[in-house]
Amino acid sequence: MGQFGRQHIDEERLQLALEAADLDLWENDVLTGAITRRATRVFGELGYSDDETAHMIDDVLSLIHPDDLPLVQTALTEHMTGVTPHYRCEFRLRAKDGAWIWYANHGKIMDGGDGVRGRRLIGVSFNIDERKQTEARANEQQRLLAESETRYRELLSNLRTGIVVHAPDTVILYSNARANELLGMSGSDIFSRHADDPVWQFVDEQGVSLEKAQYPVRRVLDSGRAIDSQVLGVRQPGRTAPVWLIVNAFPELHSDGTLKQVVIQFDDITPRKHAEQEIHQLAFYDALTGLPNRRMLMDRLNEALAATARSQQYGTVLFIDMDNFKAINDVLGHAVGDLLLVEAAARVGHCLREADMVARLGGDEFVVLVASVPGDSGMASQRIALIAEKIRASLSAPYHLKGHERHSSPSIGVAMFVGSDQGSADVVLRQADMAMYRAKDAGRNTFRFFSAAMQLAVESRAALEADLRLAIGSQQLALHYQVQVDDSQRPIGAEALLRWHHPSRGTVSPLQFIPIAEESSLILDIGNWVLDVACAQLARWQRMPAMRHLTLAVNVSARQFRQADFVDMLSAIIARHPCDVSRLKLELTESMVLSDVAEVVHKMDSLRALGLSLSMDDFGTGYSSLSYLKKLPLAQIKIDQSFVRDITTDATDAVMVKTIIDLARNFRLEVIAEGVETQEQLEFLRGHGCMIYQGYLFGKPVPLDEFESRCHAQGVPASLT
Ligand SMILES: Nc1nc2c(ncn2[C@@H]2O[C@@H]3COP(=O)(O)O[C@H]4[C@@H](O)[C@H](n5cnc6c(=O)[nH]c(N)nc65)O[C@@H]4COP(=O)(O)O[C@H]3[C@H]2O)c(=O)[nH]1
Repeated sequence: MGQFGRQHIDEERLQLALEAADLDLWENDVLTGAITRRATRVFGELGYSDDETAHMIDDVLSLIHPDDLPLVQTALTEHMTGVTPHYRCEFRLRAKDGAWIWYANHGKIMDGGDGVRGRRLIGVSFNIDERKQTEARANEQQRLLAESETRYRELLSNLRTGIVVHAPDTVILYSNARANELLGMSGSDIFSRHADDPVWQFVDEQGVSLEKAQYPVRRVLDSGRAIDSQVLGVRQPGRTAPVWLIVNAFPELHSDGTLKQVVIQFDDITPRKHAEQEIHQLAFYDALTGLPNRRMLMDRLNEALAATARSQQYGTVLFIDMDNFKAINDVLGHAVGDLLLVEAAARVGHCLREADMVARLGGDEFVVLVASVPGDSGMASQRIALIAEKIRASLSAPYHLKGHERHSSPSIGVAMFVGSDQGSADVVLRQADMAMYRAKDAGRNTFRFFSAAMQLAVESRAALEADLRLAIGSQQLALHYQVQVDDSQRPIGAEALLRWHHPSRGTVSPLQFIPIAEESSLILDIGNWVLDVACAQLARWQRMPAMRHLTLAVNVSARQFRQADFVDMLSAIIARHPCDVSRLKLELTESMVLSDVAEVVHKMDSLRALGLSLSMDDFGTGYSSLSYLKKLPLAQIKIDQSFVRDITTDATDAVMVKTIIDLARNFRLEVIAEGVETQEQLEFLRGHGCMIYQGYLFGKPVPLDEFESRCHAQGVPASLT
């Protein structure tokens, strides 16, 4: 075998070795630039035929990906200029179908041998496409991972919740922007803080620092269990704020069983606390006075009931109602009324100890709760009487409102309780309310203690009201007639007076049931019924010669008169019972004209327009004032029987009656005296110019038939025949 043969065998071996290693050998004459050996396998892989390869061999650079070409050139230059010991390069080659496939070239410059002059670059190429694809996928995953981490970091740093990640027992690893903001520290100040040097200091509600072992983070570290809590009073640098805090132990553990991380989420809940306080304020406090409201009172009263049941000490409720508050409000306006209430609230507060409570129920009603009064019932009630008197005196002192001195006073009802006795808070409050009404009945500006008798009175009043409701429309009501006479004692009219004949109660006095009817609005039905019967009666008398001259006076209650449709209702009754309306006289009371005189006068004018006349009943007992007497379209005033009663024995009453008679004369009003029982009274009245009378001296109120037969017997007054 010659040298050529030897070379041939070596070449074959080399080829086999290259194939086994998936390598392709190439060779380049550096001096001439000619390619002396082709990497034929590479071109075959790329899909080019030998022929095509032969043609493009000198133009192989055109197959390299333009992005990779500079790398290849640099690698070649660096090696050939001796910068690198080897030529190494990775690049993409264009396959015949246009795809790019990755290859690696490793080569080295060798000295020429065997007569070959100069140097040659010899190297191998091999396919690295698969590795490159794998790397590309890994890079993509890396990129996605980095992106996702950036996203999560952004998310965390934009969260409006503070996040701190703590490595247990070592250092803080991370805090987001909100955490830094809430803690008032920079991220780098927080970062690497140790668990024993916490960023928080926890304090109790009194502001006293807690032991470190009680810190939420420490508790989680010790127990490995999460905490979700609303912590009050966390002291951050410079301030104490309520904080909501969730501390979570990460589920993963180190191989030694210790926790890996603790994540703390927190937020400052000061705004929420403020909102809660506001809601609490609205729900439990009165907006005007700032006092607790009924709801809060009832809560505290229930607590007090339970406490007194245990301690067997007395508790007390004082129900306060401001006298004449409505009049102040109506006359001076709500602004002044409000000022008075605020002032009253403050005054009550000054009369109490810190443990006591004053609430506003609404309107002009206040309730004081004294939760515990030491001593037996006698001693306790003495103490309470002192408190009640103090409140009364304080509330009746003059009020200086908007530069004016105003006056008011309280009526106070007191109910004492020992838990188990009375049961519910409602009952106690009702009892105090009842006692307050007693204080009002007793003349106002005073206080009354609730008693069992009071309860009984209230219950019997309620029973009477229920019976009265049934009485209407069940023939139990009737009208009696009391004669009114002239100077010659002949009947000139009558007053219709209501009678209630109850099947078991017997005859109930109007003095007893009219006030109840007025409070419960039953008076509206009753009053309409009375007017209806009275008008029917007048219509009947019209047809009776001995009766047709009589006037008929009917009492109208304030509530009835105030009804918006009172005039319409009366005119409908008159239309139902055509009669001489001039014979109908409505008796009004002074209390009706106390408020809104203009409207009252308007209504009275409308009534007069129906043809009837108006009389002022019980004149002199109310707030008689010349100014209103002048304005009202009255035909008559009636001297109240309380003045007539002592007319001959009491100089004041005598003067009063004389004055009323003079007044009536001056105003050209008819005057009638009621309650005339004796001849002396009659003489006095006649002597001073009162010529019309009503009273037992002439006849008591009697049923219709009796009244009519008396009138028939007495005949018609001479003046009317
Ligand atoms: N001691 C004494 N009393 C005398 C004498 N003359 C009359 N009386 C009584 O005095 C009251 C006069 O009626 P009033 O002042 O309108 O007072 C009435 C009136 O305010 C009210 N009332 C009666 N009927 C009605 C009614 O139909 N509607 C309304 N709203 N109130 C009525 O009830 C009050 C009481 O009525 P009565 O018990 O019938 O009482 C009547 C009458 O019986 C007397 O010489 N001596």
